[in-house]
Amino acid sequence: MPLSSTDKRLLARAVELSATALALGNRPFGSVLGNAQGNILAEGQNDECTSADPTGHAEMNVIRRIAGLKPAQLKNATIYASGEPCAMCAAAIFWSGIRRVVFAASGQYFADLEGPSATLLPLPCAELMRHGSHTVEVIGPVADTGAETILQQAFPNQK
Ligand SMILES: Nc1nc2[nH]cnc2c(=O)[nH]1
Repeated sequence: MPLSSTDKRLLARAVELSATALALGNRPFGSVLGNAQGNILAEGQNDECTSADPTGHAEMNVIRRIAGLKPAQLKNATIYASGEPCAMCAAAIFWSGIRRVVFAASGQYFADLEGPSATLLPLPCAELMRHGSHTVEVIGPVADTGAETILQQAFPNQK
């Protein structure tokens, strides 16, 4: 299914947050949880470096902020991510009850940018979700969001 204008706007916000994360000295990832009406329910950005919490990925930080939302709200929500959710974040998305993921840059793209020093657990988000007992729709990589440009700024010597 093609992306709606709401999808494009909320994905753009996730990419904007990835730039903020980078500017604050963190890894360049941002994420937004939105409902079908296009309202933002939660936002998060990577804070791995400044918090010294290795689980401080953008999507994890969004999920940490969903307390209080009802299961039906989560079921009908979409999580937008500037980069493909890693295996940790994909599992957290699955367990949260969120049923739709839209991401910009692929995990392969930023693994290639980081080069041999990258810490990798290369399990594509869609593949992980295929093992679940309920369906989570995964859409991405989405082109032309600007996410790759921000990732390149974090690894300027690699490409
Ligand atoms: N999608 C995503 N991938 C990451 N890899 C390292 N940190 C992150 C993050 O915050 N989000």
